[in-house]
Amino acid sequence: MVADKVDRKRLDTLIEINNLINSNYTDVRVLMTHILESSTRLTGGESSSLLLLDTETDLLYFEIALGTKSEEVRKFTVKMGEGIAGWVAQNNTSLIVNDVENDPRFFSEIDKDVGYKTTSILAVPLRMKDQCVGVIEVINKENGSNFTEEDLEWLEIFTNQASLAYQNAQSFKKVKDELFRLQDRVESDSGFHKMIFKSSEIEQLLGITDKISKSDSPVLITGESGVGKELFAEQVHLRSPRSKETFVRLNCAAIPEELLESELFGHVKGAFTDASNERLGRFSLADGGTIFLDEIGEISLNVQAKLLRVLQNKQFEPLGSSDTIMVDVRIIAATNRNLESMVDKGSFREDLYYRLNVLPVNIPALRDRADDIEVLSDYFLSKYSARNRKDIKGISPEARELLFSYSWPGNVRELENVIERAVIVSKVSLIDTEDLLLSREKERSMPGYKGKSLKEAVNIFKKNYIKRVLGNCNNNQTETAAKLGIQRTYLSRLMKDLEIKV
Ligand SMILES: Nc1ncnc2c1ncn2[C@@H]1O[C@H](COP(=O)(O)OP(=O)(O)OP(=O)(O)O)[C@@H](O)[C@H]1O
Repeated sequence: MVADKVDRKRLDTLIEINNLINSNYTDVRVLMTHILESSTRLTGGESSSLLLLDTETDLLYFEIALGTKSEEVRKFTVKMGEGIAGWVAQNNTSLIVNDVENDPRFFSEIDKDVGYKTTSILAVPLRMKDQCVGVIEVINKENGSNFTEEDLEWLEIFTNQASLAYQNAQSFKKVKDELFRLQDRVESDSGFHKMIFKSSEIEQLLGITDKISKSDSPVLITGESGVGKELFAEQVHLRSPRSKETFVRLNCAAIPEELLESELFGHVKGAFTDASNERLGRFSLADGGTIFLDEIGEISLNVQAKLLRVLQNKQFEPLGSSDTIMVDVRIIAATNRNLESMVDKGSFREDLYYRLNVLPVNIPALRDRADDIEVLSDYFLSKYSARNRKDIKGISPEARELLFSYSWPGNVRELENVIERAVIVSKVSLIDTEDLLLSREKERSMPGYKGKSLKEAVNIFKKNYIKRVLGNCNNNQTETAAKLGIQRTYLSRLMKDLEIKV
């Protein structure tokens, strides 16, 4: 019995794990890997796995696998009742099998496929409130000997610790999701978006935005569709002395041309057939604050002339009125069209272009600031998991690679849509390549490298490759270094230099 002859090493490890669980340690995957590694070592096993049960499909999937074939094993799922793990999950009972070959419950397909020979197994159900939510199994006792009852008892103790860690993490995630949902609500109520970024390109642009926010001059924001022009317009307003005043937005392309003038400048009663009442325009509503005119390239020459007058004299007349109204409004305009060539063709007034283009801000496409893809993906994942009340823990290394190599013609908006859809369709807790519904033909050859020097491109590649192998090795750095064929110390140095955090 465990209590009769206490093994010092096992007890020390148990205390250490217990301390970790009770500390503010929130990365459950790292903690679970640590528990699994310790259990394998202390029971004298060769490899091990933590399988979790997906209650919707009744399949057990490999959440963590350790050992020489860990990467290959992870692509399998096990049906309830199938194999030793499936039996343990179905019966909610621990099991020692020291003669695997002669046990009819053993499912030999995985061994055959990955080229591994299982001889003995220890398997213990992972329980939450007495319900089996997964299985921990340790495989092949060292030196071909047998697992003992004492090994099983220790594995049960460690599995209880894993269950505790898992429950803590779930409660923590619930609170975090709720917080996220509330934040999301507050943000959409206030109408301003949270700006997420990691790239130096956006950091620099925000530095410029900070400076231009302080003046009252017009700002012209350009960039492809979906890059976040509206978010930058919000930042200009929020960082300006007008931040406490109104921020009025208008998408010029969304309003029929004949109504746009009245929408911008208002009208008096009877100004046109449907004008049964006087109505204030957006410029009056924005008085003292900021107006954001999206898709400015779509407005007619007639409205352009009126807009020019507001820019020059801060004056306009509502439709049907001869009264001149004075306003104090800062104008921010945005477009994904080439206004200069529109000027050349005569469809955009040159004088208006120069008046608007006092402070130009060009937002780079998402493919040209690949550093943002990862943080934006994680942000949208949390946002839509919380919104859809789904328990999605992350994105698989392969799916991350696909996100990184895709060219994102629709920019951040497309990325947001892809992640939202993936959260909805995903049946398991990790978003995988199939969930992204991105066709591989649409990929270009690594657009993340565009415009980078050779050194920068090599560093981006190194960073992604190391992160991918780390992910496949469950962040075990010794295993990762071995797979990469480098020293463990060199891996640590690379991780520090390339800012890879696990
Ligand atoms: N840095 C960012 N952080 C978080 N969300 C972002 C970011 N950039 C863009 N988005 C999101 O992507 C979507 C598109 O952004 P936005 O509407 O600002 O783009 P746009 O350039 O104005 O597009 P369009 O040219 O179509 O008007 C929005 O849902 C926005 O919330």
